[in-house]
Amino acid sequence: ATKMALRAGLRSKRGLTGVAVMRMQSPPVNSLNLELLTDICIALEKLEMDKSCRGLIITSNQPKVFSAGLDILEMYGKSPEHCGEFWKAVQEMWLKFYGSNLVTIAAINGSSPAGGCLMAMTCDYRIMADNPRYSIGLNETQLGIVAPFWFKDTLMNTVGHRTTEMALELGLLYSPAEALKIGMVDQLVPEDQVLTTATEAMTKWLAIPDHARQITKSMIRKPTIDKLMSNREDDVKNFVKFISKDSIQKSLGVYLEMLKKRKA
Ligand SMILES: CCCCC/C=C\C/C=C\CC/C=C/CC(=O)SCCNC(=O)CCNC(=O)[C@H](O)C(C)(C)COP(=O)(O)OP(=O)(O)OC[C@H]1O[C@@H](n2cnc3c(N)ncnc32)[C@H](O)[C@@H]1OP(=O)(O)O
Repeated sequence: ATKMALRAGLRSKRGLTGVAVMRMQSPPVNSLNLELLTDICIALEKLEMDKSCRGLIITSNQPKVFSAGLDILEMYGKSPEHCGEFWKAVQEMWLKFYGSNLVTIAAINGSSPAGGCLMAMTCDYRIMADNPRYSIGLNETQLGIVAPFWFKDTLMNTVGHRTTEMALELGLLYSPAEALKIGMVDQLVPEDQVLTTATEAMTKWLAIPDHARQITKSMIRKPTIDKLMSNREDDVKNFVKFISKDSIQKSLGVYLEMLKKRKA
């Protein structure tokens, strides 16, 4: 096994031959801030260029949480310039993962709301801990915000049209059992077996010749990727305009307060 140290917030190491394990470790809840997103993108870019690497398992080093989604503090009370930079990094993460040539498996060992769910859905296969206390889904509307079209497309490509309508409009967070039922995740296992099961699943995916799998993946995902690629700048503008509205800032503030009160 080769070890690969990455910058703060992220550790990645090789276990299975040709397979990297990326462990998000940005306490307390792996919320996706600019720094973590950048680290993840750089790490994935390096792995993508490394000819000896064929697969990536992404998981969390934080207890109980895979990722709390986008860091709300990157969108609350920040300048339009900062929000724009942040959104570009979110786009970049999605484009890199959804279009990755590697076999990507999400080992979801905790809750994974919103952007955390999005990140998991960009992977080829999802294994989640069967703990009923965990939840996963795109809950944006519950925060008073709107998931952009490429979040919606990723969900629709994963669970279908009708389930997406319900999931997105109601901002539903699903238990692992519910997520399995609608196809948001592919497999549930006891918490201590998430990573070993991901490794076993990887072996199966790696049995397929890379070129055939990669061309097939690209054929399926390219139209969705092209849609964002040809609208990237407008998407950033829309985001900045939307998130800068007083009413949206107010909703985010209320939500942050709720998170803090819930803790107390
Ligand atoms: C027509 C026009 C359309 C235009 C559309 C254009 C653009 C689209 C616009 C906007 C889209 C923006 C998309 C956003 C997607 C997102 O990802 S938003 C983030 C959503 N995330 C959540 O709702 C998760 C919130 N967190 C939790 O539910 C829980 O924290 C948890 C993950 C289940 C873990 O629970 P646990 O009990 O272990 O931890 P705590 O709740 O105590 O949290 C610890 C600590 O961390 C803070 N925190 C939690 N989550 C976040 C977060 N996402 N960002 C920032 N901070 C977070 C929490 O407040 C605690 O802080 P402390 O009290 O200071 O310790």
